[in-house]
Amino acid sequence: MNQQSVFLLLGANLGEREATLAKATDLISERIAPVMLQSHLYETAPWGVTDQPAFLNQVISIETILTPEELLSQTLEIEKQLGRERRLRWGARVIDIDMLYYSDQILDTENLHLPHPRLHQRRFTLVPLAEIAPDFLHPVLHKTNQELLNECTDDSQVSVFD
Ligand SMILES: Nc1ncnc2c1ncn2[C@@H]1O[C@H](COP(=O)(O)OP(=O)(O)OP(=O)(O)O)[C@@H](O)[C@H]1O
Ligand SMILES: Nc1nc2c(c(=O)[nH]1)N=C(CO)CN2
Repeated sequence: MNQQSVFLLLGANLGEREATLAKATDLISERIAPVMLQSHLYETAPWGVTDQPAFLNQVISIETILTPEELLSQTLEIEKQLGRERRLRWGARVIDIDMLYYSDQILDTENLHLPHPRLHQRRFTLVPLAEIAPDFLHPVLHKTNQELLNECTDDSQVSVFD
């Protein structure tokens, strides 16, 4: 199987957020594939459930020969190792790794939806995604990440973290 470009969103809003994201990136490059592109870290207001601490978010890209399911099981394992416990929908977490795109594949299984079904509704996702891949085309919406960001009505706060 050929190498496929995959975009992953990392998020953390509990504990040592910056150190956890760095560890997640290290584990991904050791166990899955080298990280090709990496956005800035962004501090982002909580989306969905707003009564929780601010997140740090980052988008990275890798080139992998793993299938989407194999990749998901690796990222879930890394989440577990980094101490993720609760699985409340949209709730606070030490680490979250979401698969945004797996090349131009469209997939709807019980465990995996590709592209990530809410990516175009979320400024905390689109800002870092458009930073590293502005021209990448969403295979369902047929718009680039930059176009999706320009059209996104989410007005929650997203700022570069340094
Ligand atoms: N594209 C995807 N990337 C990661 N997990 C996915 C994806 N599509 C479906 N899932 C499933 O979602 C589960 C994770 O759900 P979780 O509770 O973390 O959702 P969430 O991150 O709170 O919400 P959201 O999906 O809106 O970001 C995973 O165990 C996985 O089976
Ligand atoms: N800002 C921000 N808000 C969120 C995030 C996230 O990563 N960043 N993840 C969520 C669960 O998917 C719910 N809300």
